Amino acid sequence: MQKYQLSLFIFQNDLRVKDNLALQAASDNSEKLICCYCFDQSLTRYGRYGIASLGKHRLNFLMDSLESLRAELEKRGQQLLILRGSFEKEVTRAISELGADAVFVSEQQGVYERRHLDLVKKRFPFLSLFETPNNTLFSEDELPFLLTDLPTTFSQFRKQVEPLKDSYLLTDIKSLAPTPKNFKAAPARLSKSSTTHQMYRGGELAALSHLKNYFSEDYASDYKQTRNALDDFQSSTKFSPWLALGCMSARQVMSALRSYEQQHEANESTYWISFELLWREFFFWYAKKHGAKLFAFKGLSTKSPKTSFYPERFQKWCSGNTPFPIVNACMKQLNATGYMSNRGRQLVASCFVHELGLDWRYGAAYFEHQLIDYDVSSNWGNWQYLAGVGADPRGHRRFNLEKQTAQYDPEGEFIKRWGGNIKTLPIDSVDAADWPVKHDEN
Ligand SMILES: Cc1cc2nc3c(=O)[nH]c(=O)nc-3n(C[C@H](O)[C@H](O)[C@H](O)COP(=O)(O)OP(=O)(O)OC[C@H]3O[C@@H](n4cnc5c(N)ncnc54)[C@H](O)[C@@H]3O)c2cc1C
Repeated sequence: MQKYQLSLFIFQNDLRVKDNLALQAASDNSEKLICCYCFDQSLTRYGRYGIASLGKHRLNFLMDSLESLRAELEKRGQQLLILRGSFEKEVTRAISELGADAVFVSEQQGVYERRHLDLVKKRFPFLSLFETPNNTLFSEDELPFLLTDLPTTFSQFRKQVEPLKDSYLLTDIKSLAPTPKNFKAAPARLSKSSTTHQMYRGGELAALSHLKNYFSEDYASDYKQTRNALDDFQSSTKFSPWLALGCMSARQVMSALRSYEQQHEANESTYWISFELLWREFFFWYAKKHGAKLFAFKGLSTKSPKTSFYPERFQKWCSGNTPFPIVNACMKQLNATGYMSNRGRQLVASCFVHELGLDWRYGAAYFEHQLIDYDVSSNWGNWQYLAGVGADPRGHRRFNLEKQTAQYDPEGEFIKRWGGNIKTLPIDSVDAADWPVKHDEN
């Protein structure tokens, strides 16, 4: 292929240099290259559900990841241009002003991210636009079915993809195509929120160091027994924040897992890590297939759930002020750290839908705001699943919160640590039986 004179590489949820197949494609096929990231400030403002998409934990993790990316690019003779504003407007302007003749990106699963690219394509019909599969273990071509025939349940999906491949060829980019002469990316003015204590540091270096540390101990050998713990850093892998922003790839994780299995042992626990990574994979393809239905109240179902939006209940759930101590503790943990265990997420989501009767989309939007590992497909896909309107819609997935508390926090330590045991008033300060409210009684 003849090289493009000047290409633009747009980083999205692939903030790494190693094993970045899309960046590699851009560099190999371009004489000159400009690497950029578009920071959409509207994500920090109130969105559709009255909540900003990008909360302070996410923002800090993202800023660290961009700093780390810039350093990795500089080591390879490149720079990072930060565009600020809406993707559509800023990317279009950059293509015009820089005179790029090709754009390279990683394949996206989210419908809105895909729409952005469609708009760029429409605006520049003669521009070459390359999307490289980069965030999943398998590319769409490798799947043993067409995306339109994606299995409706995770089990069917897993059985079909599990035998596909077992080893992953990882790439390391030692040098990159240069920027045009005299190009100088202006220093970015992106600041972190100072009002948060950061548990996790974003970026490729931190990701690879965590990956190495995790597999240098024997945590993976007990993963299946420990993964449901509510609050212990080593109980599950904690790979999700870095996977979500693409500071490391799922292929790198699988390769590290396979090496561990060869050098130490392969058991049910190590298998279960790959099993969970397939959930991530499943939701990626699920989001790509179902597009805007991922955000619809009905999801894939034909009937709307019998839930609604009650501001007071929602606010109490968000702040961890419900009649359910385990839910309160999990929500306070999320608010303080930007992370919650998988078990915790299942419990608070079940409470949200089944105990509080709330519209699941508000819960998903709150998670989007808070979670440092926020990933469009895993988040909205899991919420749909729990609300009974998504993959495998076998009615309600309702957790008995008392039983779950007895099982996962028998001594009440977790609840105590996060202050879940608070004296709460009834979930509704006014309920239907109180109507009409007589003001002279107050
Ligand atoms: C309501 C709800 C919302 C969620 N939102 C997100 C989200 O926005 N981003 C996200 O990455 N995960 C999400 N999950 C899935 C899961 O809770 C997290 O991936 C997991 O808790 C991350 O911790 P870990 O890396 O230690 O996971 P581990 O247990 O160590 O699992 C290893 C990896 O497998 C993947 N994985 C595990 N469970 C799931 C799952 N159920 N669905 C998809 N991938 C999975 C993740 O990439 C994870 O890092 C959500 C789950 C629920 C129930």
